[in-house]
Amino acid sequence: MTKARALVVDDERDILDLLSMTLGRMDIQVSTADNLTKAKQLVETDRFDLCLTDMSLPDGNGVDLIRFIAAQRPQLPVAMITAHGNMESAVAAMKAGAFDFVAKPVDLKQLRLIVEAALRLRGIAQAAADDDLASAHLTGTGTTLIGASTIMQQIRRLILKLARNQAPVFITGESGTGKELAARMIHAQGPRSAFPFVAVNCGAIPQDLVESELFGHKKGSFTGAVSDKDGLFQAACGGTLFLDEVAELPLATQVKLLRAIQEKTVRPVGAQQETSVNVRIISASHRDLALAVDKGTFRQDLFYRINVIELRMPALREHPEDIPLFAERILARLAPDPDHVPQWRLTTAARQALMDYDFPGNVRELENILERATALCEETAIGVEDLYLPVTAPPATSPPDDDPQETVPLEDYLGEIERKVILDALEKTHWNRTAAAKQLGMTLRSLRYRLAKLGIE
Ligand SMILES: Nc1ncnc2c1ncn2[C@@H]1O[C@H](COP(=O)(O)OP(=O)(O)OP(=O)(O)O)[C@@H](O)[C@H]1O
Repeated sequence: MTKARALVVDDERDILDLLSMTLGRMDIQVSTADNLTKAKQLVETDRFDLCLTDMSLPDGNGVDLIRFIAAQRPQLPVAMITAHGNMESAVAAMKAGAFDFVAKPVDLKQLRLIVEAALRLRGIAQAAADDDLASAHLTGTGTTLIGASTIMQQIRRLILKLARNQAPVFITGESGTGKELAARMIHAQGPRSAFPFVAVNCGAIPQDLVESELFGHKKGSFTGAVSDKDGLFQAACGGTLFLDEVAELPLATQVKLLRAIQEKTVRPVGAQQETSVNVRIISASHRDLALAVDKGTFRQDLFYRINVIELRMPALREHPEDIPLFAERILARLAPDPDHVPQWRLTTAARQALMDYDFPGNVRELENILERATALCEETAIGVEDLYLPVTAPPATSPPDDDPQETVPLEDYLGEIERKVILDALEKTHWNRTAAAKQLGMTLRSLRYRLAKLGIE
């Protein structure tokens, strides 16, 4: 590959010299500009692999340059140099399309990491675009969001864009819509792909251990801390930390997370010193985070930082045209010998029934329904009766946020419906299982399986 080229834009001579020297030592050829007009001219006439720009320039500001580059040279990554503590301009830069930001005084170690990440983008775009074409069809590897609908194609295109910059992304969507898969794709298609992707479900960590899990701890900092331990931030070093169900973080931890994002440093529990961390944050929640802010359970400043770019994953019922493709792909995965023709296939009626169903549990529910169908079905053709779609569809929206008593996991909800229908049939047939199975339109074997699963004697 030819020598990389960078454009550095700043009106302070000392900073231009420092940055040019640092990049020069990394074997990068540097051009400089001390105002916006000159920078725009160079962007138009020359080819660069990276641009570093200051926020305030004598004849405009860095965000103007970022917008100009986004329009003229969308493949060119730009990093913004911001005044210390001015997160507003960092957020504005990211929203305008900046790849990353670095605060003054410039930490050269951090700068080098950013430059290396930007240079890794060379060549990534084409590979990812090729992959996108494949994703619309059946060749996905299980780490790619498939779907040929317009909405899924738009999402894959957006993911490709998000992969190219470092802005925090907040992924919303109902349970089972592919939020984690989307986060993995953003990581895999970006310059951090050679580094770890670490996923954590914030709601699953006991409250008193959250800080130690995220930021690590020093030996003896609390009972049970028998040795120094790295946290997930350190484990994700250079890569991406996916904070799933971020709305569940306790308020005290939210303050520390805010600091980790703003300052790019963390302080392990019991430590005196902060350590710098280079991690991209992607977070997700099925809850309405703005509502959590209104209720005071989520900090507004943190909401603003993690939500620089929002990616909304659509519910499956919003793109039912993808259901046959998803089903085909899932059945192929479930087939005993995936190298041969899939063993299972849906009848036309079953395919239609799936397309008419609401899927409150989205793609994950489709996976469960098909897995159950292949376990119970006695033929290779899966019919409507093998799907056991709930008679009464549960409400199409997410469970209410405010009352935890009302938030019932989907599996329990479906289990309750199933239990009621089966018990009704058994009562009507005086607990004659063969007759009940007949009335329910299932085989005796299927009924036995379900009775055992539901714990009905
Ligand atoms: N577009 C898609 N293409 C292929 N698989 C998908 C797609 N959407 C979801 N899936 C699959 O559905 C399942 C659920 O996806 P995932 O765990 O990413 O959802 P989620 O939104 O993070 O769920 P939760 O909020 O419950 O954690 C996974 O097995 C995932 O591979």
